Amino acid sequence: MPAVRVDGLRVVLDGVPVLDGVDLTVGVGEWVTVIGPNGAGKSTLLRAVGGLLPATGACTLFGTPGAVLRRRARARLMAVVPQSPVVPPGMAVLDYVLLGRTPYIPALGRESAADVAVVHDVLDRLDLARFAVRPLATLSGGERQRVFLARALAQGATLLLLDEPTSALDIGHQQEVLELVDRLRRENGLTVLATMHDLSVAGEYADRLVLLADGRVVAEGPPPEVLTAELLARHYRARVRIVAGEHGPLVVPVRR
Ligand SMILES: Nc1ncnc2c1ncn2[C@@H]1O[C@H](COP(=O)(O)OP(=O)(O)OP(=O)(O)O)[C@@H](O)[C@H]1O
Repeated sequence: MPAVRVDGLRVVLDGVPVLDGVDLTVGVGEWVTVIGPNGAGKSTLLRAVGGLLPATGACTLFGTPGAVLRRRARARLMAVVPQSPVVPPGMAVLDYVLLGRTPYIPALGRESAADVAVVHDVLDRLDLARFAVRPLATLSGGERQRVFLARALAQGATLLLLDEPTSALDIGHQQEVLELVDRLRRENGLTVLATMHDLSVAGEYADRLVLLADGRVVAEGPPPEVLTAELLARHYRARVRIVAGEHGPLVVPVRR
């Protein structure tokens, strides 16, 4: 049974069909990254899978139709890191990451020592412990992005939906965060569905890439099958050279 199965997904926003018959399967433990030009529908696809948008078509999570999952049950299965999460004003980093434990805290109850320990562990792993008491709003864009990921990891879900998880990170933190997610995938059986603009990085970490254009899947497969100069020219109108890398094809932009 796949972690995610989407059949004929269609999303219409303000009368505009943004996703038009998307099929997608993500196996348990797999890392699938959705790529595609600006406006292709990548974030919309993640939000629809995350149950954050009304959509038609079928979407099942670990065999259960997404629509029948209650909020807490969904949150234990799946953690979503949107591009720009809403941050409660004045909230400290530790309290924000603690929100990830909400699905485990009984109604009218308080977080347990175990919940707090999970949060400290995640903050350590993401090099965020020194920011624990700082208001989230005072962090830099990249520091904040790591906090958003920390909250998702604290949620302990087995499926991570990551919308551009490293767009604000410097190259070192980008590698650190992606390696951590990959390690969790190997050690804890996490499944990852992400979107990314950096095509070389996308290809280095994903088992499969899905290329979306104008709300439809136009190519999918292992990175070498999708990261071709011809497909990238057709769908991004980009001129690139593909170079063989140690962990997948590297996409080098070439001036026109
Ligand atoms: N509420 C809305 N009403 C109308 N169109 C919308 C709405 N929200 C998004 N869209 C459109 O849907 C399309 C897909 O948006 P989406 O954010 O999913 O693209 P994306 O592939 O993630 O783009 P990017 O790479 O720029 O982040 C865009 O053309 C966008 O303008």
